[in-house]
Amino acid sequence: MLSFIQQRLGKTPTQAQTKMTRQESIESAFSRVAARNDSKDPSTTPSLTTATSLTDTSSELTDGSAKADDYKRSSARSRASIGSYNENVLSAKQSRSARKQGAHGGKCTISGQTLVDGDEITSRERLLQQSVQALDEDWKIGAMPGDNLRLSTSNEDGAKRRRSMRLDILDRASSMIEKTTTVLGKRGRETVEAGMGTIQASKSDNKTPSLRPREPETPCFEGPSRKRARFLEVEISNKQSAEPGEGGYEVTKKPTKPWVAQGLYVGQHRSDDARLTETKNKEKKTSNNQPEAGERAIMPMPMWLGDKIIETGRDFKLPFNLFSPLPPGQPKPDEWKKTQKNVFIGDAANVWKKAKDLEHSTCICTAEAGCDDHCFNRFMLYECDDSNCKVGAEHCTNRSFAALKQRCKVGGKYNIGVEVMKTADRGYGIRANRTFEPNQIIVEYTGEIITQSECDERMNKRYKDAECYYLMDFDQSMILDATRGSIARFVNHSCAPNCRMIKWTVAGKPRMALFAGDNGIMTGEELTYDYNFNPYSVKNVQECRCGAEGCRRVLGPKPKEIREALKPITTGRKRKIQQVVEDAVETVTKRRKIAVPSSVKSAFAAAKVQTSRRLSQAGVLGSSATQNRQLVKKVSQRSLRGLEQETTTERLGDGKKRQRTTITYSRRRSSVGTLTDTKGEDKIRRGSSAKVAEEDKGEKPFSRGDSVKVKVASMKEGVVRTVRRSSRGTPAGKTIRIIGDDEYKGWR
Ligand SMILES: C[S@@+](CC[C@H](N)C(=O)[O-])C[C@H]1O[C@@H](n2cnc3c(N)ncnc32)[C@H](O)[C@@H]1O
Repeated sequence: MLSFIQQRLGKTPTQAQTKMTRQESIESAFSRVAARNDSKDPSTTPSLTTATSLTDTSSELTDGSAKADDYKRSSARSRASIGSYNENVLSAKQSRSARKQGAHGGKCTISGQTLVDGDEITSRERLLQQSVQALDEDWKIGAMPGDNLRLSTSNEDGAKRRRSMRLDILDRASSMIEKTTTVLGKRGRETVEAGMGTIQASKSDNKTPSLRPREPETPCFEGPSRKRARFLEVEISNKQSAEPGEGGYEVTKKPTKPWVAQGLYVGQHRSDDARLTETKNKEKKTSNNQPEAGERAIMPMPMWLGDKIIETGRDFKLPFNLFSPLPPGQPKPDEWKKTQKNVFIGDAANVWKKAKDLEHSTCICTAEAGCDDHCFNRFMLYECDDSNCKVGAEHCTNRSFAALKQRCKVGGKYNIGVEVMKTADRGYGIRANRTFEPNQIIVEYTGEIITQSECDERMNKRYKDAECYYLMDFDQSMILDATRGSIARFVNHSCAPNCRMIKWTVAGKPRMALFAGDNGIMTGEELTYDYNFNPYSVKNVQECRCGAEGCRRVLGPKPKEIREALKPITTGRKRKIQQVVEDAVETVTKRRKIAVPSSVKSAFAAAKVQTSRRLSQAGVLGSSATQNRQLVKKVSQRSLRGLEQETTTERLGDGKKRQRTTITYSRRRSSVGTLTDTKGEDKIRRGSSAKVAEEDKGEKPFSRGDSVKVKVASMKEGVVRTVRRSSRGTPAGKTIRIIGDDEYKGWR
């Protein structure tokens, strides 16, 4: 550049100065244009026409041979740039543009003021400098285009070079990208940063020394824009757990999808037992000192899947949030009125007896044992609480009802654990929404506690036309009517049930609940228990549709009992209903009197031995033999629930003493017989003995002479009243089918 100026000013250039760089050739081109514009005398000024080709120098220079030497020294490329770049930037067209008015009132181009009216040399120099500066646009990525236009007098190496058109495009691209970053999220920013890296690389690849080497720039975000602010808010919360990454940015980890890696076995280690809870599985692992089994990293390919399942398949449980048990549009039971607590109705509250003293005795378990199977309270089906357990809620495992209460309080499908569903052929039923451990409490059977007379009244009036009864023998000769009750009323019968309905005493009050059986419950399983009830007439015998292997095919008691009970009914051909009922009652009554005592003694004796052993193991028995005997007796009675033993000592006339032990089987309200053991002499007393025993208990027995109504009423009390009533065809929507005598014969 200097050589050119010196040349133009008449100074002789040195050898080094004549060696022109590409940058200088650009500058020379500018000066030539300037010279053309400045020239007042066209004859002395080389005429410049637009180049028609890259090598077309003749069209550029038509005059001035001395100057032509200089031009010849310019590279072809610089000459080309004259035609392509200078034509656009510095053409007369642009200089004529009146878009901007200079400070001196002269016309301005993008390079600055025109030379019209200006001092020739000063203007030329200024134009030259400004032109060069325009070309050597600074590469500050963070700046908007044009912001960084500044007067650059020299480069680091002092050389000025032509700027490639490609760089302009890159410039524009980078500025656009930068603008975009203000509205992009983190991911966008990362992309932009990567893009900017590429741009930088392209720039350095371009090998244009006029571009000063730059420090790698950290993108700077000067104050978030409004849109950016919104992103920030979201990110702040996400970044709580994020780790700081390079460049001060926090790197939020991409969420992983465990399903992809582990499939249906997600969260369940290979050694897990699907029937156990996570905690139990962990405990099991710790106790067995099992090493953690490796998880399957990927799902097997489809063609290996079958093979894999056969070889290594295991039970798994679906997480609850993936399990949608009921199909949409499932009909809901409409007539059901809910109550989650037992409610006394009418006289029931007055009749209800207070709990006995024994029920408040305290267990002697240790915290380590945690009221396990040896707990005295558990043994007697008493729930532990602060009044009868020393272990405390933290360690005690005998607080099922309290746990259930807590679960239901939390709420939600999983915690409640059950829901109503429609079965194919048994009306409504209940299914599990989750897994249950063996013997875990599932749901409480609640309803209205009514007296026997209230029950009769309801049967005759309110439930006269009912299709289904929800009455269950409860306690102290009361009935639990779940017509208004808990969801447990919908639990169906099965001959191979997976649950049990058990009566516990909680804080001195009896409560019924459904407990998981010994195998536990899997999610989605229908819950069932054995009704084991006696039909009080043949018309109430219902076909069982539980589908279990070894199904009894009727909803009723165990096979031997029902055979005994219904024997005479099969003998007659056509009888009146009244006669059928009478026969049934008579037969059942008779059967009870005969059948029960035969096994009572041995059952009671076995229970006593077992009870005594367990109590002594548990360390419950004290030094007093009488007290121990009484305790064993009470506990065995409870365990057999219905067996009662009374031992009296009689003084005989000859001064001898005789011990009389009376065992009463009163599982149902009506006593079914007594066994009197007098000095080794076993005697089965029927009728009168039963009567005496019942009278002793203050309960009203029935006898052969009683009316059918009395007998039926008496029988009715003894069963779980889940019988359908209709004998006049199948009620709409229900699946009842009355079994005839002939068909019944075939079942036996
Ligand atoms: C307490 S309810 C159970 C809920 C009843 N499924 C409902 O829809 O309300 C008892 C009645 O359900 C029917 N049931 C229950 N278990 C059954 C079984 N295994 N086979 C046939 N019917 C059954 C009988 O009609 C029975 O009288």
